[in-house]
Amino acid sequence: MIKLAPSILSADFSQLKDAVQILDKGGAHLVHIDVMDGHFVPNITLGPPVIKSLRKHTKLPFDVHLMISNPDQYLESFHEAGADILTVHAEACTHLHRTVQQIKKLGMKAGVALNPATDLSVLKYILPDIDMVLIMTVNPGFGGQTFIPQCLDKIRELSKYIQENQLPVEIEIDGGANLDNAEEIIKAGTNILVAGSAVYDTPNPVETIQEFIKVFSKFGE
Ligand SMILES: O=C(CO)[C@@H](O)[C@H](O)COP(=O)(O)O
Ligand SMILES: [Fe+2]
Repeated sequence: MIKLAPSILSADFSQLKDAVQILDKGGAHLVHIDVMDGHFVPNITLGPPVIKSLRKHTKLPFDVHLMISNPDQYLESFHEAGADILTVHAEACTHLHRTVQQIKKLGMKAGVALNPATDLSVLKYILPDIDMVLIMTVNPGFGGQTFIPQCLDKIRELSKYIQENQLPVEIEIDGGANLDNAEEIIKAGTNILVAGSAVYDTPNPVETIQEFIKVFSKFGE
């Protein structure tokens, strides 16, 4: 199944309750929440208290993308705040396997994100233990950037490996996705698309979500 995970990073932060309710109205599958610490990435966004306050406004799963150094010390806080999928960057984890184990132990799905320049080989010994790989298709830190085309080969290679080894791992891409490139991204093997500016920076985000889902329906969803 192809899923849409709109990123609230591009929403109006003074209206976040409306921003998540728009996702329910449009039929999005997940809420993508970008957590940035001003250290791992050059931007600061939000943390567990904001996530907790949004939890009561939607039943959609929270797909929390941690762009923070030393995520280990915050895993419990994000779980308590209501994260369903918790994704950490391989580049930010000294003991990635331990971090993944901890996420699973807390009862969340575990995702591992890779920056555009990071090779897929770092995933080889962790793939059997995770639920999702997040391929960054822009450099993390900001919404509204342009999709880096070399990432398509990376998605294809990962998708092939996952299929050949029959692993139950989802592939999410994040950055620069829009209605024009969605088909190509899905054909490469993606099954979860994050879209921030392509949803919220449009006159009618609810309709835009429905348009994305119409594109997904070409792939049998
Ligand atoms: O994690 C990030 C950015 O670091 C993303 O989730 C962005 O929020 C995606 O925004 P668009 O590129 O779709 O506008
Ligand atoms: Fe993200």
